[in-house]
Amino acid sequence: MNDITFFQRFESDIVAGRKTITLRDVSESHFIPGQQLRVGRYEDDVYFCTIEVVSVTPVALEKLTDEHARQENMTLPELKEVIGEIYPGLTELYAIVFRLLTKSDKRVL
Ligand SMILES: CC(=O)Nc1ccn([C@H]2C[C@H](O)[C@@H](CO)O2)c(=O)n1
Repeated sequence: MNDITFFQRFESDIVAGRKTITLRDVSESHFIPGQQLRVGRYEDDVYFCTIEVVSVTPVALEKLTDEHARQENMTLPELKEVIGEIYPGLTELYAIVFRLLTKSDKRVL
């Protein structure tokens, strides 16, 4: 059973450590710093890594910065486009900062 999913197209960035945040809606704002989460692919729920939650912080869409985009391994316009596709019309988000603990069965930290 996985605790959080990501679209498959983000898997390689996550396991390479290039993507270290995710922006989610209120339904996924309940994670707690220090919590370890099994991560699966949204499309098939196949587990691919475990992450540790570093922080969960509310952020308005209009307050997103180049730093958020860098942590997503995107440009700010790309990030806003992705968010608009996933969460149309949503303006209140939660930035979940995480670090990679293991990928599949291999410990990385
Ligand atoms: C079900 C669901 O919402 N899944 C999501 C939501 C977001 N992401 C990624 C896409 C972007 O990189 C950030 C910002 O939303 O988080 C995702 O992979 N899967």
